[in-house]
Amino acid sequence: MDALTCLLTRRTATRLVEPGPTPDQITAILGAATTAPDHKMLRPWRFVIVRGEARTTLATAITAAAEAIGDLPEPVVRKAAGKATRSPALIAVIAARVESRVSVAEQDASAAAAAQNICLAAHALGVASAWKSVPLPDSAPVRALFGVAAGEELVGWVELGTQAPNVPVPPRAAVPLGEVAAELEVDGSLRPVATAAPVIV
Ligand SMILES: Cc1cc2nc3c(=O)[nH]c(=O)nc-3n(C[C@H](O)[C@H](O)[C@H](O)COP(=O)(O)O)c2cc1C
Repeated sequence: MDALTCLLTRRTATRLVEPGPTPDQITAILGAATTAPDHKMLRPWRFVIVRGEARTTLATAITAAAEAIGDLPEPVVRKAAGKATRSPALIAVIAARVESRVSVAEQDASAAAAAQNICLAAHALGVASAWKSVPLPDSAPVRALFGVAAGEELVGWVELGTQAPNVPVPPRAAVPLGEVAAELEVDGSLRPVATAAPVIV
């Protein structure tokens, strides 16, 4: 698959089943994550792989976090914990901010780019992915499990596996470029881009 096709055809998986990524695929995906644009090469990101039985350990931490809130209905707690095991594997992305003149916003942007690289590298390898918010990301049990230090934040996690063949991925409408992109004219005005977005295969 060429790079542009990879970008245009990546979709968020609607249901992930086995097989999950192989160890070699995870290594390649992590390698791609580390090529995210990175101002001053600060490496303001870390990654934690969760797969196999360790997913249950994660589910237990989420349950502890949800129960600590005190008044969540049991189905809500169960649903939050179930997110840990709904894919064969996941990679959590942590914004590991560094003391620097580079702003936190730029460092977090690099971490987000790393997460997108994970999704794209997975797609290039034939592995389906879904970038999801981490349940209860600010809770002590979840932060401790991922080793999130003070000043660090969980950007999200990317679930990895195989798209279930019987669960459709709804079509994605092309975004009219004129609504989101403009070109600066010499007179200082912004002219909306008129050309159509590339066809999404
Ligand atoms: C930071 C971040 C967190 C997200 N969290 C969730 C989530 O918790 N649940 C969800 O259904 N989609 C979540 N999404 C959106 C999906 O990853 C996906 O981008 C969206 O469903 C559009 O699908 P597409 O990628 O196929 O265009 C999140 C996206 C981002 C960037």
